[in-house]
Amino acid sequence: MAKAKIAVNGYGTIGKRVADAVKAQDDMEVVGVSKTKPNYEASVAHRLGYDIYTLAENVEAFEKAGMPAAGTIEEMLEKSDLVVDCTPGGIGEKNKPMYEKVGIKAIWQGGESHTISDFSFNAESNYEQAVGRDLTRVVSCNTTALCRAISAIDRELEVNKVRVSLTRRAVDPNEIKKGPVDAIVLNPVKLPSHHGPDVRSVLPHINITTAATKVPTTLMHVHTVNMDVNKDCTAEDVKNIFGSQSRIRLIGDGITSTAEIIEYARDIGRPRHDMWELCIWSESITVTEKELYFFHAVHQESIVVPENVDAIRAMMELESDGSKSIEKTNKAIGLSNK
Ligand SMILES: NC(=O)C1=CN([C@@H]2O[C@H](COP(=O)(O)OP(=O)(O)OC[C@H]3O[C@@H](n4cnc5c(N)ncnc54)[C@H](OP(=O)(O)O)[C@@H]3O)[C@@H](O)[C@H]2O)C=CC1
Ligand SMILES: O=C(OP(=O)(O)O)[C@H](O)COP(=O)(O)O
Repeated sequence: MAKAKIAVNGYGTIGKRVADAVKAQDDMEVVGVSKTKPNYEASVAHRLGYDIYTLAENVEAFEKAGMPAAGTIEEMLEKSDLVVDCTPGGIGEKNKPMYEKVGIKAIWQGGESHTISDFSFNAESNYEQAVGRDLTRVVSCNTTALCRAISAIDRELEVNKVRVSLTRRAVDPNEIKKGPVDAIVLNPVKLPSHHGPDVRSVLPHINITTAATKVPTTLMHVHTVNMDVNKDCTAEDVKNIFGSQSRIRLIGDGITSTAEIIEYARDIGRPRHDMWELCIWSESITVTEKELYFFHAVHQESIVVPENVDAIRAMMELESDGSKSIEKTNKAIGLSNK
């Protein structure tokens, strides 16, 4: 079968990882990636062998910088079956008419609103509903984390209610112009943060409220989760449920911080220290009368990456069974939580 031809529009934190993950699969290939500036990231993309496309007005700047563009973004789209839009939040919306004009399937990220595609995706939660779709949004890192944990528990114990307090990393490690540097910011002040409604865009039957703050760190987000379920269970039952999920990693061995999780990712040789799995602290799992509590950490730069690959596979009808796609994606990128 011919490989699905994928364009990655926006080669930043998410786009560079999506491109590498697509490249690792045997049923899809990267046609090209796009950048607006011929900077160090473009230079690395060149070295990695990606064709770089850019805005028509920037083609000359790439030429001058000694990394000639392969063409314009529109030309990249013309050669592709599906575009993964990884541009900054809000730009994806502006790109939609261009995708419609070319008649290409499109995936957006969590920085765009649900209405951009009227369908929001998480592989563990609703893969089958994405099969054959033309437009999809992969929900944000925090929402992906919550969907993974909630779906796993909901299937076994029926979730009744979820309350989450999120401590969000301020910016990604390479961002030098944003903060906070010395503050805890209520983000937003009013409840709920966008994550609760976002979870409901994937799992509409879940009663969830979320509140979020931002703190001066770049590595990961941390959530304090409180969940009511309908069935009796023990902490051991919950650990077993989470332990059976390929994209959830139970954390122990003395790790009490995001810094140590990232060090662990480095030690096990993960590319760019990526931790694609949702990291749940095993010892934090506590159950009192059908009420669960636990802490988990989210590597914002990478958790949505395997989800994008699965969304492509569903939309391109390369695999109709979600669990088979998840297994295939995991294997190709080297995701093993053992
Ligand atoms: N970073 C994170 O933690 C997460 C982000 N997301 C979501 O993923 C999306 C992308 O975020 P992120 O990767 O962080 O963003 P980045 O700012 O890291 O990367 C954006 C990329 O888009 C390129 N770009 C900017 N404008 C255009 C344009 N008009 N056309 C084509 N390319 C353009 C930039 O190129 P150049 O630098 O050359 O201008 C850059 O390569 C957002 O929706 C975000 O909310 C989801 C989960 C986690
Ligand atoms: O998708 C993310 O977070 P979110 O789940 O809080 O929307 C990423 O961490 C990007 O968030 P940012 O908008 O703080 O850069």
